[in-house]
Amino acid sequence: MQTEHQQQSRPSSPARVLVVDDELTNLRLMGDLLNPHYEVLIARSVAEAREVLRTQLPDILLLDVMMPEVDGFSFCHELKGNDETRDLPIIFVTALHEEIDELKGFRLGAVDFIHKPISSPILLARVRTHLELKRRTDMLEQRALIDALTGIGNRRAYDLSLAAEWGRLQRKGSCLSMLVVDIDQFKLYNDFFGHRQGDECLQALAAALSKVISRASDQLMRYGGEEFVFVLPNTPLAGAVAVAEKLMVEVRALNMPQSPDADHDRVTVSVGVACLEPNNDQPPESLFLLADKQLYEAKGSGRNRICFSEEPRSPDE
Ligand SMILES: Nc1nc2c(ncn2[C@@H]2O[C@H](COP(=O)(O)OP(=O)(O)OP(=O)(O)O)[C@@H](O)[C@H]2O)c(=O)[nH]1
Repeated sequence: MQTEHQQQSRPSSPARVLVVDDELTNLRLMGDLLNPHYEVLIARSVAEAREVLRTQLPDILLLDVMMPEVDGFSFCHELKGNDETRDLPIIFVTALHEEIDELKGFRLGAVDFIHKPISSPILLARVRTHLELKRRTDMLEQRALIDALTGIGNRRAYDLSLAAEWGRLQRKGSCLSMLVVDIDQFKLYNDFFGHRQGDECLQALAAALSKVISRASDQLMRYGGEEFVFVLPNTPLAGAVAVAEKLMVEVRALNMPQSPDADHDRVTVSVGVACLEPNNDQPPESLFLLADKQLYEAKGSGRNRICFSEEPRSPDE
């Protein structure tokens, strides 16, 4: 799962460092030191830093403490209270030398302290160390969201994606669609071909389903077992049904033999589709329940088909 900010960051490009200091000489010194290694963003005040953060999320922030108007401690507190900037590593660069100040910074969530006058090798070493830690943490967090078998998002990614989109689209007043896709008679497949080939079938299915993702905001995840979920923001029911039809074409194109005991001689899927305008009265899971109900209809009426609610409805209607 990625935020809009994170989608803008480029994994192969140099790390981005934001330096906030009201003294021009300090900014020049740090800029000259960091520029050969990183993309450096500069702000002379907290107001300027806020402006930068509106469009670009840096990988690390070097923050002066004593500045007019808003000081560095207050800004750190503000950033730690914001979902978008909570995980941004902050290093205070300050002339304050008291233990109590340093402790305050750590309590507010800073990762380190660098004292002025600045030692160039120490500044570079600390920035490098914290960027490496951040890179590893990000990598582990990303891995924790990936399903090991299929390489697509896992159940945790689904939970996070649905919760985030539910909140975002509620604020925008836009609709959210969901597809629940389940392989038909997969037990028979496993029984006939064996579990290992069952795993390969799941991998091939995930790859085929991935092909129908065309918008950056659409997400495909493995809900569990032989069940997959698409989360489609800003997509009305008709659009979601169109995506379901495309995925049926991709699954048919796989042309994978099914067990002779199954209803169809090729691997097929059933799909339940639902669409809702997220609101405060229902939990995000209500969308899944609607789509799952449609999946149940699809299974009950012969499998290998798409079922959808005629129009957005609340689950208790
Ligand atoms: N190979 C493999 N099989 C799995 C995995 N996860 C779930 N399954 C199998 O998927 C099968 C699901 O079976 P059921 O829930 O009975 O459903 P079904 O046979 O697909 O029947 P319908 O859903 O009614 O079409 C079970 O045999 C599970 O063991 C997996 O990671 N790998």
